[in-house]
Amino acid sequence: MLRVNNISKTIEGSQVLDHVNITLEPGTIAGLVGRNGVGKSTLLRVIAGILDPDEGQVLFNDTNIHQNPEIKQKITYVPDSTEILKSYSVKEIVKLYDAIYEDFDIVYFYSLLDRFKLPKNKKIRTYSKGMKALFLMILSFSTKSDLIILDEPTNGLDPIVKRNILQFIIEEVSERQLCVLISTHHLEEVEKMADVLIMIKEGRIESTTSIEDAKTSFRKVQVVYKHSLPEKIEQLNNVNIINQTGRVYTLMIKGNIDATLEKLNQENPLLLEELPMTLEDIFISTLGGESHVS
Ligand SMILES: Nc1ncnc2c1ncn2[C@@H]1O[C@H](COP(=O)(O)OP(=O)(O)OP(=O)(O)O)[C@@H](O)[C@H]1O
Repeated sequence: MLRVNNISKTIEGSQVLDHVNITLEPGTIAGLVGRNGVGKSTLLRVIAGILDPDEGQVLFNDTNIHQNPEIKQKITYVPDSTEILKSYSVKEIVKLYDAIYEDFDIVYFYSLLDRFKLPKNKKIRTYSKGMKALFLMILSFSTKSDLIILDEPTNGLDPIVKRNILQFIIEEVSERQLCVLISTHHLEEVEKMADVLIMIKEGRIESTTSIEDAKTSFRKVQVVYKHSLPEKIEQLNNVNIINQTGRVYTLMIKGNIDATLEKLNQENPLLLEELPMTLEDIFISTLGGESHVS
């Protein structure tokens, strides 16, 4: 089990992580989402033990990973770039991983290369971007780690490679009780594969919920009133306007759903209808706001 306790981290004078707490059970795929620059990669690097926190601890199976580096045997971090593959050949990188990770499964690794039709006798730099990403994924799961941390694993990949990677991750987690923590901007992927959604905003955890709970605690509606949105509705602090076209408003309601729908109805709408909702709607409603990128 992964326990992130009160992690804070300041880089070059600015606080990037602010008392972050996360608990993940074995057999869980968790999607870490947040706007650009809110601290996702920094958090993943702290959890992987690459960066030290200024405050707090990361415990994996009750062991503090920064004080007991040997536990990193059980943790694999896959960065968002394939740069680490450099000019290795397949054989060279296998030798390296086999030396680092006690449980590295060479037979499994080569069987996965065959399954995904990746060439074995080539320098990895000659692989395409998609092949490199797939290769890194295969390499990291062949370590048989109990915690795999993936930073934007499907960035820039075509839909078929993406689907292969996601399917592969789901299979791995269903076969053994490992924990996968994935940072991504692709919310539809989180929706398809993750059990837990972690939203991060300006270095703080905004919410950690199951995907199901995230969806049932929100409702998306479209409303039209005779004039603009009634002030009574606009003032409700669990209602967010996520779009407006003339008098047509798209609203996200967070919590207290039935009572809020009742309030919308009491103002005599010309139209009030529920719309299908995606995690992207929840993301925009929860983490949207100002349009700057930090
Ligand atoms: N090595 C560093 N030196 C200086 N600032 C850094 C460093 N690493 C991270 N930061 C700053 O910390 C903040 C968080 O960066 P981080 O890469 O963790 O965000 P992110 O959420 O992963 O962003 P993105 O979604 O754009 O990849 C940013 O403001 C970034 O500029």
